[in-house]
Amino acid sequence: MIELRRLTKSYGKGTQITTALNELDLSVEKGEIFGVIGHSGAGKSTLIRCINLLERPTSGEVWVDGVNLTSLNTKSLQAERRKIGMIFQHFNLLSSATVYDNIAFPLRLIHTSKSSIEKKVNELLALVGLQDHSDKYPAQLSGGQKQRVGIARALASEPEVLLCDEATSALDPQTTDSILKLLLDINKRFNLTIVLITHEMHVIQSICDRVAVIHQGGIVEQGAVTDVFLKPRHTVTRDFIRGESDNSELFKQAMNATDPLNSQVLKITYLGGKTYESILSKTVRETGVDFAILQGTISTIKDTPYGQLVVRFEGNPEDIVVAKDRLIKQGLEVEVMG
Ligand SMILES: Nc1ncnc2c1ncn2[C@@H]1O[C@H](COP(=O)(O)OP(=O)(O)OP(=O)(O)O)[C@@H](O)[C@H]1O
Repeated sequence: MIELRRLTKSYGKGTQITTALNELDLSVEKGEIFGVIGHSGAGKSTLIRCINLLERPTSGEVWVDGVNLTSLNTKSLQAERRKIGMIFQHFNLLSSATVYDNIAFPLRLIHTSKSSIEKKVNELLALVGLQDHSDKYPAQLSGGQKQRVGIARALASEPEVLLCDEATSALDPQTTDSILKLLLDINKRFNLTIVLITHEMHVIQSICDRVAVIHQGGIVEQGAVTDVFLKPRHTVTRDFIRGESDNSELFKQAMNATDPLNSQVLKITYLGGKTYESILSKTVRETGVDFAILQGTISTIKDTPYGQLVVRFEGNPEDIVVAKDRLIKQGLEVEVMG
């Protein structure tokens, strides 16, 4: 659906050049929610703005729905852009227009008839839950309501793709979750392809199918969110995930208390239905090893449950090896930590 080929974007001239994106390749499938995460200055905004050519790449190609946008003249580009909606961190609504008029705006631009506009805007108001607010002005709305208007406006021209530029960064956690739920709902309902950029792992974990980690203008890691989240390889990815649950001091203390001769510390990951099975208790009973839990998490990645336990196995070294092998045979991921 979207393909970025060797995309480079530099700002400035001569000795003042900043390369925001450096020969970046990326592909997003139809109907998926694809997240791009990175620290400040990594190139996220530049990347998302290059997809609809709000920002012209210095070199490389942008393909959307089989069309090379970088090769089009202004008129053809305008037509193709209608397939790409966008929402923004600070909503970018017209402050002097009502909710209704903000949503109608893109339809008026393409000379849609008054009756079609009315039908479409009312449908969209219902979709985003703002039926009772159509005559209000942006200043009379909460942040979450403003973003709902932004979403409705972006959907007015029935796009194939929705770009979300830090769409929840200005919202509190509860409102963030309600907006993420709405994005998930419209993704399913319209098979809409969504690309979002964020610096919050929580956003990726809640709704994305796949994720790319961007660092210094390049993708350093990408894949299914379950893979990247549970088995991060790059230090930047690890930083984001650790930021979600930083209890490294507690963990260090527990590791220091570990007797290296008769114990071993393991990180055990359960995914999907395995999360709720009593695999660990059966294994320790059958092998006779004891265990202490040093850390534990149970949560979901989109709709997949997962659990992660750091445990210290204690006992006869051969029994510990058998216990570890049994966990692996039953489909758990096991990583030796010390
Ligand atoms: N218009 C511009 N002129 C010059 N340099 C720019 C411009 N826009 C971005 N940059 C530079 O390009 C790099 C990438 O910026 P970008 O805004 O894409 O990163 P980001 O990951 O979105 O950061 P943030 O999360 O802080 O918004 C940075 O070094 C930034 O200073």
